[in-house]
Amino acid sequence: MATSHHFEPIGPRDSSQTPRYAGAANFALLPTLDEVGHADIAVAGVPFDTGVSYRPGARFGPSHVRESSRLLRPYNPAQDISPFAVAQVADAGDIVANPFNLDEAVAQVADGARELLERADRLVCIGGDHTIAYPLLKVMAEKHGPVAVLHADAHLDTWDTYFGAPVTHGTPFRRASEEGFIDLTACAHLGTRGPLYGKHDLDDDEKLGFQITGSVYIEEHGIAAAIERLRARLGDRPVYISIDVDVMDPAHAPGTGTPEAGGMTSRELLRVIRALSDLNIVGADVVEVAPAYDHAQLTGIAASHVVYELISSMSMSLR
Ligand SMILES: N=C(N)NCCCC(=O)O
Ligand SMILES: [Zn+2]
Ligand SMILES: [Zn+2]
Repeated sequence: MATSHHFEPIGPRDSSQTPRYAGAANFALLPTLDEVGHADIAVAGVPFDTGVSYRPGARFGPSHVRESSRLLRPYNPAQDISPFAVAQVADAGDIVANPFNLDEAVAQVADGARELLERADRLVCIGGDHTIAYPLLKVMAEKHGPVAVLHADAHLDTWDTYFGAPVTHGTPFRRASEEGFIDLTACAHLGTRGPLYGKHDLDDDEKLGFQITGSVYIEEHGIAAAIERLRARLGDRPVYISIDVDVMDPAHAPGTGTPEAGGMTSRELLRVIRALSDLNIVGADVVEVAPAYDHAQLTGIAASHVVYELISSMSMSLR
């Protein structure tokens, strides 16, 4: 398939000419969206964490992931692709959202994403707490109709309300399901684990359109079987991938707001994303990086590699 631009993509700053630790931290040292005009894939931050139920701080996620992405190199041997050479990828900066008004923030994230999609074919958002998946799925559904969803997370995030509030980081997929943004036959959780409020959480979750491939399933059947199960569920529909970094074990991603023991390794998560490179991945987010709880950029680096692998998988169809 031909790329949408007629010129060679503008790639990242050359780190053999300018030390990679110098200058502004655009994601992977890529150019800005303003510099390239139009992008095949834009990376945008969504610094927002008014939806959290426990530790705060994911509002600092975008800048931390960008800062942790300086060491990424242009060739991805695991997929045999140079994503920034086959696709124009750019950093679109941050979508700004009101920290004191959740409803306004949700509208701002939707508006911001919609505007960016005038200038980029696909969007990868760095959160921010998981609330942002709700407006992002709204915009995906406007463009593609109800989408298939791969949701990698320790948590279901299909709960109903907290303190009576319907829009939180524990509820985006219930709201998206109720409002028809997602294809109820093609949504999947990956890596789910840990205590729930009650068994009824699981009944609700299934009715809302999700199939669970949990952390225990991965342990018992292996990652290859988990991938096959996900592929069967997602089918060949446009798929949106939402990755909460707490899907990884706290040993791999400690810098997050609601950590749960017994999670995936970063290696397993990267493998899953790679294995879906032939699907039509129309958008993605990587959320819940809370740098105040991070150490030595462990979570930031894991998240930056997840974004890089997502971009690599999206680029496969643009070669
Ligand atoms: N989306 C994330 N990370 N966490 C949801 C946790 C909801 C709860 O406090 O039960
Ligand atoms: Zn989540
Ligand atoms: Zn979570």
